[in-house]
Amino acid sequence: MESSLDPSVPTPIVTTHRLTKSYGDFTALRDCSLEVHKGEIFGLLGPNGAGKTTLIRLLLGYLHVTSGSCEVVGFDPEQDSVAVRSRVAYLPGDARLPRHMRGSGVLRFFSQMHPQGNLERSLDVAERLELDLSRRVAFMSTGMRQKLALAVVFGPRTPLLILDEPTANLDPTVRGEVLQLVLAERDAGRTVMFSSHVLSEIEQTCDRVAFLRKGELAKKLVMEDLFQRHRLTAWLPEEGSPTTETEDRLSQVPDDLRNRIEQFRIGPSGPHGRNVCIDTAGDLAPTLNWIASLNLEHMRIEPLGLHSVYHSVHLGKDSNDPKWSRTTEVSRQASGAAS
Ligand SMILES: Nc1ncnc2c1ncn2[C@@H]1O[C@H](COP(=O)(O)OP(=O)(O)OP(=O)(O)O)[C@@H](O)[C@H]1O
Repeated sequence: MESSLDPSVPTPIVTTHRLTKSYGDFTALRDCSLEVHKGEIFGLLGPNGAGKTTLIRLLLGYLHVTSGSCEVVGFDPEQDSVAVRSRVAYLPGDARLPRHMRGSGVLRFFSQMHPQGNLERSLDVAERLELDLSRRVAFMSTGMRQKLALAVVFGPRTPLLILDEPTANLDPTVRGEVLQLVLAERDAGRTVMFSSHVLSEIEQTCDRVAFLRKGELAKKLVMEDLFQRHRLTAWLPEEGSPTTETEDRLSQVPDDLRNRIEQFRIGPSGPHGRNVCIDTAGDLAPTLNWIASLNLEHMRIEPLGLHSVYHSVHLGKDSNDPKWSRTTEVSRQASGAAS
């Protein structure tokens, strides 16, 4: 893995090429090719059974690769899993800790086990998460055990952290604290890869996201692009206004806006008129100027957010194109079909 001298060119810390894992006839991960860049927070999203844990476990050399390849912090996990694991701090989804030990003993044990272990730091994280370390693991609640596992994993100063659902079983306040810890890792120059089912967490922290669906990489997404996408909804009043004229103008999107408007629908009549919904990408100002010239009422603008993307990917309506698929429906036909 060579690093570029140009800081604007991202350096990969994880690379997978057509990575595939099968169990007999069943393929849990198929042809997965992705890169995680040094210094970023990379999110893994996908419904239950999508293949997130399988991917993570392949990256750590816990599973044998069926076909394809991967490289993690400069090593092939299949050939040199020890080298990989000494450079990666990993939080499994089902972290098992010695039940007979007290919290403080667990932290001491793991900080001695890991080549880059750091007890002081683990204790610091436990304190931030308000964990009582005097209790034995066997008597801890599920959330307390998760806090303890987090204190273990945030101890070593490894270049890469891989966290499988780090906020599972935690209350909202602690979740927020864990996200702050993740952000602080990135600020300190480390790379974090984490899976989560909580879309708002991914939105708050990740720089890039990969969606897995049925073992396939369904979409890659740069979060900055997502934050540039908005949904505008408004009413096109029917009574006492030249509806048809406005509808005509709406459906004839100016040429300079065509590449900004991703989708546009005029719905059936409702209590306030006809519902208009426009999805935009990029700078909102030019679109707003055009919209302002139309006769619309009760306009609302909201960021599109991961939610809408997640569901379109989940339902299989999205393409593999890393950019947004542009399903612009800016024609008379679209408004006609909607009515
Ligand atoms: N040892 C195994 N033998 C057979 N199938 C397996 C094995 N391990 C995992 N699978 C299957 O592989 C698929 C992917 O599982 P994986 O644990 O990677 O999903 P996931 O995306 O992490 O799901 P979740 O969000 O529920 O944790 C699932 O259908 C699972 O049943």
